[in-house]
This record gives sequence, C-alpha cells and structure tokens, in this order.
Amino acid sequence: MKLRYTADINSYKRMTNAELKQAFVVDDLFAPGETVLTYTDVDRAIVGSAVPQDKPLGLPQSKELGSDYFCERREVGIVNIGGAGTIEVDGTSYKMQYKDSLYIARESKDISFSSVNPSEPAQYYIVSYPAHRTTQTTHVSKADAHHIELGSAIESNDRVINQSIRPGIVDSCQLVMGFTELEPGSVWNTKPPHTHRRRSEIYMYFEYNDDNRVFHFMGEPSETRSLVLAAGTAVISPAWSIHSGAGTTNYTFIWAMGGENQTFDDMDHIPISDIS
Ligand SMILES: O=C[C@H](O)[C@@H](O)CC(=O)C(=O)O
Ligand SMILES: [Zn+2]
Repeated sequence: MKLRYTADINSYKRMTNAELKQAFVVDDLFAPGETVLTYTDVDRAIVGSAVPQDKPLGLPQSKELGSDYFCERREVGIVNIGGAGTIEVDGTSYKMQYKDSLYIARESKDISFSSVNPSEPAQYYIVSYPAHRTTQTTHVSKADAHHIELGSAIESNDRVINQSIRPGIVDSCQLVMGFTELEPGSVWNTKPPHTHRRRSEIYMYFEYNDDNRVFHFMGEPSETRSLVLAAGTAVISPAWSIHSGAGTTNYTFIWAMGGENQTFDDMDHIPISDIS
C-alpha cells in the first residue's frame, strides 16, 4: 500500500502544479490485474482500485492498517465502473453491474473481486474509512440509489446526483458515497462550490476520452488552485478545501466522504462572487 502525505492549508498556496498533483492527486488507479491502494493522511481514508482479469483479486492486509485483515476496523465502499463482475464477501456473492455499489461492513474477512469476462474486466473503484461498529454488507444498484436532479443547462451544470451509500439506504459508520452524472453540454460540478469542515472528500473523474480534461478546483475559497485531470484520476479534498470542477466535456465522478457526520446537505456553500 502506498502512503500519501498531502499538504496543509498554508503550504498548498506556494506549491507548483507538479507539487500540488503529488500531494492531492492519485493517478495510478485501474491498473489491470492488480489491486492498488493509497493510504492517505486525510481522515485515514484509503483510495484505490481492483481490476481482476483471469484470477480474482483481494483486499490485502498491510502493515499500515495494524490489523489482522483489511476490514477488521474499516468499512469499504465500491463502485464498479467497468464490465460485469462479482464480489464475494465471506461466502456471499454480489453481482456487480456497471455503476452498482457495494458497501462492505467492518469485520468482513474474505473479500474477492472477479470479472465475468477477463477481456472486459470489472473496474472496482474503492474508498475506505475507519469504522467504529459492525453493520451489514449491502449491495446498491444504480436504480436503488437516491437520485437528486440539480442545476440547469443554461448554467452548464445540469446533473444527477446518485447517492448509493447514505443513511436510509446503507447503515454505514462514516462513509457516504455516490456518483454524479453530467448531461451532455453541462460541465460544472458542485456549483456553487462548498466546503464541509466536518468531512473530507475524494472525487474520481471518469467517462470522458483522452482528448478532454476536467479542471478541478481546490483550496480555500479565496486562494483556489486548479488541477487538470484525465479520466480515471482521483483527487483528495481535505476538510478545508473546496472541490469543484469544470470539464472540457461532460463527465461522471464518484464522490466519497467521511468524517464527523453523514449529513450530505450541511455543506457551506460559497457564492461564486466570493471565489478567487
Ligand atoms: O459534498 C457533496 C459532494 O461534494 C458532491 O456530491 C457534490 C456533487 O456531486 C455536485 O454538486 O455535483
Ligand atoms: Zn463536498
């Protein structure tokens, strides 16, 4: 498992683009045939992926966790952004179609990721936070998620927020997770931007080709910086940072949060006129 030390609220202001990327961007995801994981210093969040080909992949134990197995004191949220697959958790098999989510509860021991067709592998995006109690592993299809329509074409932010792991759907400890899909012609997410000092958040942008990029905005509202991201890239938002983006095309992104509460709507919105 890789270790990631991000940067603090003062240092980021004096960093180059390359330094900001090294601190906040995770761009080694979706390596075929591997589980890749990065352990961050932001609320002990772990971000990674598993792309099983011919043989199943697991969630390996490692020294950083200080436990006997990955989920001993952790919960995990997964969204499949590739071909059909299955995830087995302690003998129960969950079918994972495109954009299905799986919440894996604390104390789950044997976790195995596989693909139905190795030439069109499942691509599991993974986020984990520490968990203080043991709940129920839960599968959530895209249809079972809570859908919120937001924005408008005229503001270039017509989008649907799909909340798959959230109170009322999944009984999780910290984790709240889902994905936001932008309509063709809409490019802005999280407009107006917000912070929520109660929670950190990780975004992972996908569903656009390599001729396009998402310009992700981070930092304090008065000192924003941009990170130019290719599809399949994650970006870590410490609790003090805004997290918003504009693409050169429409796109989808998975968001995942952990922290003091699970109240999606308690964000502190910042008027666009206050951003600089
Ligand atoms: O705290 C919530 C997260 O930042 C996202 O869910 C916001 C988002 O998907 C959007 O407005 O486009
Ligand atoms: Zn947010």
